[in-house]
Amino acid sequence: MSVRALQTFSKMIWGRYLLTAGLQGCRCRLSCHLKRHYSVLPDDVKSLRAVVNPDISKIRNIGIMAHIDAGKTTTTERMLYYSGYTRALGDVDDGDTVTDFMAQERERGITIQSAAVTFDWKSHRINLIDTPGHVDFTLEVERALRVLDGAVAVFDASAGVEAQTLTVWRQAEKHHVPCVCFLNKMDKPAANLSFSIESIKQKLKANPVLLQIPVGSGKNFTGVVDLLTNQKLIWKLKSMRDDGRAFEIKALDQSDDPELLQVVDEARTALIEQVADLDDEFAELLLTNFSDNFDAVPSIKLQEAIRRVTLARKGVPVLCGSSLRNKGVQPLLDAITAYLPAPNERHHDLVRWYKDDLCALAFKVLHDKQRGPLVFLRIYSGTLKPQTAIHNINRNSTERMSRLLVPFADQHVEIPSMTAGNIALTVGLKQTVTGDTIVSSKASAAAAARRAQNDSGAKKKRGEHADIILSGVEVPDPVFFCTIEPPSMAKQADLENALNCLQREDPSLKVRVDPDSGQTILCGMGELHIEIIHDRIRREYGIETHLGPLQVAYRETILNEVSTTDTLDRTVGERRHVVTVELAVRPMDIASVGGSCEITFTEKLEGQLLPGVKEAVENGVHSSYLQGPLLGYPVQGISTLIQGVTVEPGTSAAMVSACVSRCMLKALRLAGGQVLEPVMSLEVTVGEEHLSSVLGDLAQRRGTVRDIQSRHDNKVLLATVPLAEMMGYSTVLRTVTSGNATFSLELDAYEAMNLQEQSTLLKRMAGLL
Ligand SMILES: Nc1nc2c(ncn2[C@@H]2O[C@H](COP(=O)(O)OP(=O)(O)OP(=O)(O)O)[C@@H](O)[C@H]2O)c(=O)[nH]1
Repeated sequence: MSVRALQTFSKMIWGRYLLTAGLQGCRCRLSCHLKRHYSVLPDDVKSLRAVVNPDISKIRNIGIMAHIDAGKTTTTERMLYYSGYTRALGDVDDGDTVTDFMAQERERGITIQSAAVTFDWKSHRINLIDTPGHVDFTLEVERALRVLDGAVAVFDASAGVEAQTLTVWRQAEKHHVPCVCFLNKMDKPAANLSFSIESIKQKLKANPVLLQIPVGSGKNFTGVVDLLTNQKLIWKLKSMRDDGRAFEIKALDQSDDPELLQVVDEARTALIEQVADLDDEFAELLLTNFSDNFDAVPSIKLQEAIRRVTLARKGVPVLCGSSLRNKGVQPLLDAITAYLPAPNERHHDLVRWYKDDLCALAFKVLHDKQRGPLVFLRIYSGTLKPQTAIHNINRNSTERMSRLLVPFADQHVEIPSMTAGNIALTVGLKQTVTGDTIVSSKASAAAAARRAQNDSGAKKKRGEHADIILSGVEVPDPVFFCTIEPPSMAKQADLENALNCLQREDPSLKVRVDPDSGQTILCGMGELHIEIIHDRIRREYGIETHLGPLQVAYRETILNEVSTTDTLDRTVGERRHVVTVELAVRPMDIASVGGSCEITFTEKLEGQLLPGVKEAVENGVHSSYLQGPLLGYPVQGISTLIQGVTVEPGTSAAMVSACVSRCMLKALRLAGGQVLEPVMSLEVTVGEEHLSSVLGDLAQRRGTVRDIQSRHDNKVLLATVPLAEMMGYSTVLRTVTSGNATFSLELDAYEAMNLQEQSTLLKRMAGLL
């Protein structure tokens, strides 16, 4: 289909409201979507047009989080389908889902980038961000959680809580995000409700509030009993192709299986007692009116209490189903609207300070070749309109957005304005990067600062800016790096441009130029991360780059305390610069200080130093922290005490910094260097018959086994292993277990390398091995 024909076709269907990101660039992708998902759309367009800005109490900004392969994408696809936004069911195994829109995601069947999707369910607007499960992309998850009001945790009901769920759950806790749990894959023979509930209790330390009982198990899983209403929801699917849209709702009665009736009865009583324990208002209602007849408790009262419990994070509602078999997803959508908070139910100081003025957070940037950067904004207060100037507080810049869109995976619908609580996609913001705060004007930022200052009293005279900026997401340090080269020098500028765009999208990707070799260095969060970036440069920017071998990002520290002094006496032109520095360095306990270093001045010096000199000294120390004496990696766990600084008049600040750096290098060399290596925590799930091969392989990788647990027929091996030993692990694991194992890897800590390993590494780096 030609681009022109496609545009005409789109206009016919969507009217002027349909826009497609990068229409020229994603011809094939779009035509495939039109065929598969948007063959008839008038109702959807109408509903979206009618409710561009829904009542804030009807909005749910939701994330889906889980371990890799738990079924987030499949569940999302079902949600989109049942809500009416798609007209055919996408399937991750066929590679045609809406949310996994990047080509690599389709091919690999994994979710890499959070794709925001907006859809409506029973008069509610759901803005949903599909978050990736692979540990290399946890930053994407963290970034999404920062702007969401609630989350759905999807579990594989045969595996319970897996490693990555734990990580993501902790992230959700950090941001106080209320959650609903969905035990997916109930159709698997090994699916186990009580095991999953127990693992939520034990591993997540959460308080599961079970709302449903599954009907049937494994292949015979047909639906659930809703414990609030005592109704059976049954999906009588006629064939594998049955979409599960229709299901039967029937009150439980005496004709039902007596065993099921008993289980439901006990579970309902337990639910009511549990909720009464967690919510005083419900407890009072129960005691006053229903103490001897729990059956009469109105389901709406129970639901209201469960909502309060969820919002207060005292408990997490648990539902079950099988997304792949099209069972249980509609009640999950109901639970999202019933139990997860609206944006105005979450506390944000900013809303108070900005009142009705616009305040929004840029939480994701995507680069579209035709439109330039597309910036995803979460609006906290006020109204966002296209063609108006907005002020970026972080960059102190003003820019104009040209268009405002509702994000629908790689399809976008243009809208005239967007109000607080929503998630919008903007075109035209060229300077904004992930984590920036956007307001309507400089004046509104100043007014918010004044309000914040008044609020916090006279104590806050300085730093008011910090209060009116939304805190972004901490970007973890990359653990892997490698060189990247264009096919020819003629492509160098194109490669730099591609890397700039990719970095704006993905702050966990770092690019630097090696000062000695002049080579471009790519630093990422894992093998897969770097591989994906490499792939994207080829596909999206048409550059065939060459990657050098993957290397581990080591750190360095020192072993002993040392004091030293240095004098710099240099004449540059007519000017003589003379500085003398005296300082001491001492190792700190890495386990307690983590990656940090510190710098202090003796009390006497603090009062003596001239303005500018202290800063110059600090700059000198900080620059020496960037390159350790052994291998040139950044140092950590070092405390520096500045004991004396003498500066002759006329000496420049740069010379003071240079003298301090030289003195520091001398001190660090004298103090004896120690290489620190990233040690990962590893979780391998493997059939018992392959356990010994996995253990044998691990022993050769300097791994330390922490625990071996049983999970159904599988063993779960928990271990720590130096990252340097884990290159290509997935291939080896596949080979030794004939493909019957899964693993996840996460940075545990930087630890001191043993002396023998260190000397081998030093020799190898010096080219002696
Ligand atoms: N048996 C069964 N398999 C399922 C179910 N839901 C999803 N799957 C399968 O599980 C695999 C992973 O599903 P996805 O939806 O891609 O999982 P995900 O959590 O999005 O995966 P990542 O994006 O890689 O993190 C696919 O092969 C699905 O077909 C289910 O309810 N039952």
